[in-house]
This record gives sequence, structure tokens and C-alpha cells, in this order.
Amino acid sequence: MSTTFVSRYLTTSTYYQYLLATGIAIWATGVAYFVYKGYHARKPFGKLYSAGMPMPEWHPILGHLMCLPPILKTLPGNTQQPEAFTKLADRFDNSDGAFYLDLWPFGNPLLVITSPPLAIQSCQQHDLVKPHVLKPFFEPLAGGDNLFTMNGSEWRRSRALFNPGFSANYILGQMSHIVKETLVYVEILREHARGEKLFSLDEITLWFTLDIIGVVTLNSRLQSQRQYNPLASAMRSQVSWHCFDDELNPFIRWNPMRPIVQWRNSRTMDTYISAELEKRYAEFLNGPGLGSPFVKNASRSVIDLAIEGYMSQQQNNPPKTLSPEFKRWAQTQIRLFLFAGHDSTSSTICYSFYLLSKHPDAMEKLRAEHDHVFGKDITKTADILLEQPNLINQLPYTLAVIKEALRLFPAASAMRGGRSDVELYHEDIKLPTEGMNIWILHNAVQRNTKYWKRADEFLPERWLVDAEDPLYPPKGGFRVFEHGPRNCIGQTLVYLDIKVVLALTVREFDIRDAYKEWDRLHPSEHIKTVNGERAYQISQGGAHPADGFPCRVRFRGE
Ligand code: HEM
Repeated sequence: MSTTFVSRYLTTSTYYQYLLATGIAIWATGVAYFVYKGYHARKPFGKLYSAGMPMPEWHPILGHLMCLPPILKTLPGNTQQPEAFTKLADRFDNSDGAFYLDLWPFGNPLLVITSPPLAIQSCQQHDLVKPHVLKPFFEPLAGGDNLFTMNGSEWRRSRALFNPGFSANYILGQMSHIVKETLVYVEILREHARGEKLFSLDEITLWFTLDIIGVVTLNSRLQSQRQYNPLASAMRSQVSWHCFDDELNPFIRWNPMRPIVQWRNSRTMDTYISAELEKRYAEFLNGPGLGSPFVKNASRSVIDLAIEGYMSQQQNNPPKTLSPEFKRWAQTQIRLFLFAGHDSTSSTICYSFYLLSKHPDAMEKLRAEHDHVFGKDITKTADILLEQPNLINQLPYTLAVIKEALRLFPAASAMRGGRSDVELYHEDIKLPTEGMNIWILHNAVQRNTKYWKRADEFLPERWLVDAEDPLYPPKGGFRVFEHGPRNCIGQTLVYLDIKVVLALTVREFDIRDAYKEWDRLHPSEHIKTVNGERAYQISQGGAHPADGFPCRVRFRGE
């Protein structure tokens, strides 16, 4: 009996020793791997630093990790990363155009661009690819490689396929759909005005922009402003569960529920889109070719263009059902359009209302322009727009207001992958780009005081003056939709959409932020402004106004 005891004891002890040794070996391998990766991550920055390239004080072990905490301390906890980077640029010399940033292991190697000439070089003069780091951001939203993240011939083919759906003429032809959805939005604003309640403007606007992009993409009404729609709800849920690169809270970053919820949302979106694809394909097969270019007023919605592209590859012998590969591809593109098409537009609508409410003189000019173009009877505006959609192109001041909102509060930015044979020229310095993710920081470029006069002021007039006027926008300074081949495919829709919204709302309502009231209801000691701005931008898909833009709306004159 005692022998059994000893052998068991020895066996158990050996087992624990084995376990301990394995643990130590794994830990040592992990540490060695971490050191190896760290060394290779820091090495290029060491060279750049020694060569005097623009960057904050760099440390061989910590890189730039210690630069950010003092800045983050001065900002609200949820502010978007670009705010911290812009502030960082103010803290060292030689930083008015670009600077390198080494944030490993919390971030990828960055070359941050803050000046128009360098942005032009990055996106227009060189044909640089979209880098891999964009993929994890888009994966939960689109479900795979998509028009935004693709490169090379795959991207060229897809872009050429979808371009016709976003031409100025075709988008203007969507006026009746846009007015229809906007009238629902206006009715919801009326209900809020009657109810005299505090509400989130961003929230109701997001559902509205989803309904617009739903029509443009799927050729069918989602009606998510008024009722539950599985696709729209899953997309909004996916955005709200999205984890951003700058998320430091480990409980949010590694929330075990996230993959489950995102998987379920993905499945809901794919199932919905798959059914729409099947339905539309059957209509194509059985009907006169609804999306056919030979049919007058043919639809060029994203879904129809995708199916047309598929059919054109079938050599006059279309199969009875869509192939699984095509369906997978189309689902991904459609999900991307639904996300990109609603998220940033909503934010811009909120900021347009916000800036107008802070600048009564601009609001007065805007209303005068609408009175002049549509007449003083505001009940007729929608019908006038339906009868003469072209009138929407006769609103120069309205367009200037929207551009100024986009300049001051850009909802997105751009990124390109650097290359060993590409250097950017900044004054007399050559900036190597190899191994860097070149981040064109629209916030910083569009407020760069070296190029823009009165950069932080809301001045719609700058979009209406002659080139000799000091206020005139600098070349390449307005990048909100980027320039060059990878520019935003949806920009015409954005302008049309927001112009219609303003035309149908500003003369009926006074829309004001209610941040003071919100802060009274949600007291906290935390910092709540960025450069004195309470409606600062946070990452939530694209950049959105903090706290969903709490707001109150009243009928004008009440
Ligand atoms: C205020 C609203 C919007 C802003 C600020 C915005 C901004 C941008 C920017 C900056 C890019 C280029 C990114 C880069 O170069 O890395 C882009 C690309 C893109 N946008 Fe938008 N966008 C808006 C609305 C829309 C809408 C309404 C749609 C859909 C109809 C859309 C669909 C896309 C797509 C598909 C791309 C990728 C294009 C390509 O690479 O070929 N966006 N957007």
C-alpha cells in the first residue's frame, strides 16, 4: 500500500513539474517572440529618428508610447484618436505637415499626414494601396474584403461596376425616394417638437440615412425609421458592438459577448441580403430585365448592378440560381454600402444643424436662399422638389454650409500603405514611407492654420469667394471625400441627401443641441470638451458627435 502511495505521489509530482516546465517554456517563447517583434517594430523608427525625421521624442524601448498619456489626460475618455494625434503634432517642431508615430504593440507604424500638399502626394500623385490594417475594421461590418479595402484589378472591376449607380444624373433621379424618406424624418421631428422631449438627433438620423441607402442599395424600402427591420437593426447593432483600435478599456475590448453578437448580426444581414438577391434575380430572369441598360429609367441600384455584372459573365446562359461565390461577394459589397452609406452622412446632418444653430446669421441666409428658390410657402417644398429636382442644384449657400460642416467635422479619413520606392516631399525633407501606414488625418489637414485662413471658424462664405480672396480654400485642403481614384463613390448622394434635409427642415424647425441639459442629467467629473467644443467627435463607426447629440426641437416661432 505504501509503495502505491509513493509511486502515485511521485507521478503527481512529476506531472506538476512537467506542467511547470511546459508553462515556463511557453512563457519564455512568448517573451522571446514579443522581444523579437518589438525589436523589428522599433528598428525602422530608430533609423528615422536618427535621421532627424519629424516625430515626437522617441525612446528605443517605449517608442512613442509615453507621448500620448499626457495628452489623453487632457481629453474626454471617449474622444477619437485623431484629436490626440492633432494635439500631439502641436507639441514638437517640424510637425506642420507630417510625423511618424511608433505605438507598437498598441498600434501599427504610422506616418501621419496633416498638410494638403502631402495629402495630394499620398492619394493623388502615387498609386498607393489600401493597407491590410483596414480589414479588421471592416470585417464585422461588411463580412469580408470589399470595395473599400480591395486593391488592384479586383477593386478596378468592382468600382467600374458600381460607378453608374452613383453618377450625378442617376442620383438626382432618386429624388422621389429621398423626398419620401425625408418626409418620414420630418414627421418624426414634428413628433419630437410636439412631445417637447430631449432626444438623440444622431440616433433618429442614423435610421433615416439607413432608409435612404437601403433604397439606393437594395431597391427596396427598409422603413427602419418607423418599424423593426432585421437588416437595419443588425447593421446598427453591429456598429454599436464594434471595437475600435483606440479602445483601451479591456472589459470592452475583450468582451466575450462581442464575437457571439457579431456572428448573429452577420448571419441576420447575410440571410436578409441573400433573400433579396434571390428575389431580384428571379425578377431579372422572368421579367423584361429590370436593371437592363436597354430599359428606359433602368434601376442602377447596387443589387441590380451586381446581378447585371453576374449575368454578363454567364454567356447568355444564366443559371437558375445564383452561385454561392457570387452571393458571398455581393453580400459583402452590399453590407459595405449599407454601412458607409448611412453612418457618416448622419453625423454630417447633425453637425450641419449644430453649426447653423450656433450661427444665426448663417441660418438666416440659408432660410432666405430656400425662400428664394422654393417660395415662402414651406408646405409646397416637397412637391416642388419632386416636380423640379434640378432646383436642388441652385442652392450655393446651402452647399457652402454643408461643405463647411464637412470641413470642420469630417466623419472619416484616409489611409494608404507605404512603399519602399515612394518618398513624400515636405519642403526640403524626403519622408520614406516603407512599412508605414500613411494616415491622412482629415481633421488636421482641414484645420491646418498654415493653409486655411481662420481655420477654426465656421465661414460658409469661404466656399463662395474668388480665388484671390484670402479665405479661398487651399489646393487639396478639402479632403473629406478624398481625391484620386479611391475617392468616395457616394459623395453626390451625400450632398443631395443633406440639401433635401435642410430644404425640408430649417424653415419649419429650430433644432438646438441640449448638451447643458444632458450634462445636468448625467453629472460627472470627467473632461467633457475638446478645445472648448462639447459636441466633440467620438469613434462610433465613423466620427459622431459625443453622446449622440442630445437635442431639442421646436416649431419655428413658438
Ligand atoms: C459624409 C459622408 C461620407 C464621408 C465623409 C465619406 C468619406 C469617404 C472617404 C474619405 C473615402 C476614401 C477613403 C480612403 O481614401 O481611404 C470614402 C470611400 C468610400 N465611400 Fe464614402 N463617405 C461618405 C458617404 C458615403 C456614402 C453615402 C456611400 C455610399 C453610397 C459611401 C461609400 C464609399 C465607398 C464604397 C468608398 C470606397 C471607394 C473605393 O475605394 O473605391 N460613402 N468615403
